[in-house]
Amino acid sequence: MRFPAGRVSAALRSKMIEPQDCGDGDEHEATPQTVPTLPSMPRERVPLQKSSVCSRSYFMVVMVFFHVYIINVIALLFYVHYNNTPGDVLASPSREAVSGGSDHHKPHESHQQQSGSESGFQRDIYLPRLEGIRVGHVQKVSLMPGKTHEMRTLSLKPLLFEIPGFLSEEECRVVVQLAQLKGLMESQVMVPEGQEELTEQLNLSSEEIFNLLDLNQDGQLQLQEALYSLQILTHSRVLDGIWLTPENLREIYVGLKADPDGNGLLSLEEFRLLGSDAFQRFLQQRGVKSSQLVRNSRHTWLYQGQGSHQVLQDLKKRVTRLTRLPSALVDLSEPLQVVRYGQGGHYHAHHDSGPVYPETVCTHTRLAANASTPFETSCRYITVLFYLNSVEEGGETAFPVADNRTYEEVSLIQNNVDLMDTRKNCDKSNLRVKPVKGTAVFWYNYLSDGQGWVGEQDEYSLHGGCVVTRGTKWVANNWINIDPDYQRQARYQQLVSLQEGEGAEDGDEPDEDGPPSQVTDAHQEL
Ligand SMILES: O=C(O)CCC(=O)C(=O)O
Ligand SMILES: [Fe+2]
Repeated sequence: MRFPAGRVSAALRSKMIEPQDCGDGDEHEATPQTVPTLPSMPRERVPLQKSSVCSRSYFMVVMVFFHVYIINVIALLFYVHYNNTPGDVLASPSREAVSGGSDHHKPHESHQQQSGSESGFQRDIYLPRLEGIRVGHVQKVSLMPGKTHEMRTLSLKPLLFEIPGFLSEEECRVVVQLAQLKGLMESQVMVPEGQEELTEQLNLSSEEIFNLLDLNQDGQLQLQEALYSLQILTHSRVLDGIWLTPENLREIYVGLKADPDGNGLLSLEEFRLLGSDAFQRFLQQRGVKSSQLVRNSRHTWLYQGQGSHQVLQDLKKRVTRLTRLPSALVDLSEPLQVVRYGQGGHYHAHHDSGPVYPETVCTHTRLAANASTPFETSCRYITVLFYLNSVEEGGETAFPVADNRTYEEVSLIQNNVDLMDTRKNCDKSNLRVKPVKGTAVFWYNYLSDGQGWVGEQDEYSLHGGCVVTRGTKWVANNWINIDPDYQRQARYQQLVSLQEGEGAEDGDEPDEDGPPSQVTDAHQEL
C-alpha cells in the first residue's frame, strides 16, 4: 500500500515518539505524545518497572538470535567440511578410471551426481579448487609430515598462490644437477603444424579479407593495421617461434616493399602482393637472433615416476597434497620441466594451455580421442612453478593482466606498448613475482565449469618470464594435465590402467618441444 508523503512522515514521527516500554529500567522515560517538547524543564526521573510483556519479548528476541547463530555455525561447519574434501569420488567404475584411488584422500560420498554418458563413465567426481579468499590472504598448508607452509594468495584472476620454502636448498640443488646431467635443449616455441592451414580453412580470398579489414570501407588500409590484422588472421603473433614487435613489423614492411608508393596506406593491389606468408619469407631471408624468439631458454624433462630420484618423487607427492587432486591425475601428468635462462633470457607472455573448443583434443589424452583433429592443445589445468635459484637481477614471472577488471586481447597492444613483451614491458604488468630459491607459485589455467570439472580457459592466467638482466635463472614447471572433456579423461585413464595391466612398456621419445606421451610413465630414467 502507498501512503501519501505527509501520511508516511506523520506515521513515522508517531512511531519515533512512541513510548519505550522495554528499556533498561531508569534509562528511558516515557516520551510525551505531543511534539514539539522543547523547552524541556528539569524533571524528576522516575524508574520504570519491567513489565512481564517486556521481559517476554526480550527473551523471544534473544532466543531468535541464539537460534540464528546456531544455524549459521552449523552451516559454516558444513561449508568448511565439504570445501576441504579433496578429489573425492563415489565407488563406481569411473572412480577407478579417473581418481585411480588417491593415496592421500579417503573416498567420500560425492555431492555432485553428474549425468551418465554413452561411453559408460558416470560423472561422479569433482575436482577440488583451493580458496583464494582475497589477495594477501595467508593460509597454512600441510604438505609434508611435521611441517606447515604458508600459502599466500597473489591474485584471484587467475587464482594464484605463492608458497615460500616449498623446496629446500638441497632439493633445488638436486633438481638443477639432475637436469644438467640429463642435458638441456634449446627451448623454441614453434607454430604447431596445422595452424598454417587455418587460413586455408578460412577459405577467404584476398579481396574478401581486405574488405573485412577495411572498416570504414574507403578502399584503403592503414599499413600497420593491415599487418597486425594479417598476423591475427594467420595466427602469427608468433611466427615459427619469432616474436614480432612493432619495430620488427616496420622493418619487415620496409624490407617487403609492401608500400611502394610510401603513403602508409595499403591498396587492395598492395595487400594482394603482400600475401599471408610474406613475413615468413622475409624472416627466413633475414635470419633471427635468439632475443627475437618467443622464448630464449634451455630446458629438459625429468620423470618423477617409480624409480626416479627420491627428491623428484617427494616433490610430486607434495604437489598432490598442495593441489588436493587425486594422485592418479598428478601421476599421469607431464614430467617435470626444468628450464634454464642465461643472462638475457626471457619468455614472452603466453598461456600454458589452449582454449577449449568442441574440436580441440588434449595432447595428453589424444590416444583416447575418437576422431583425429588438427586442433591439439596442452590441457594444463594447473601450473606449479618452482624457483630453483634466486636471480641476481630481473627474471620475474610477470602476469600482465592479473586481477584486471576486464580481459581484452586488443588492449594487450596499445600505443606501441605490447604488454606481452617481457623484454620491454614487464614493469607495466599488473603482477610480478620475484624468483626466490625454494619458492613455488601455482595457478589455475582453467576456471571451474561450475560442476566440479574443468571449465573455460582462464585468460587472465597470461604470464611470462621477464628478461634476466644479471645472472642465470633456473625454474621447474609441474603441469597437471586434465582434459576438460571428462569422458576423454576417463577413457584415457582406463587405457593406461589396461596397458599397465598388460605390463606394456611404450618407448615414446620426447618431441622436440613437448614431453613424452604420458602413457609411457614406466620410464626408469632420471
Ligand atoms: O620463467 C618464468 O618465470 C615463467 C616460465 C613459464 O611461464 C613457462 O615455462 O611456461
Ligand atoms: Fe608458462
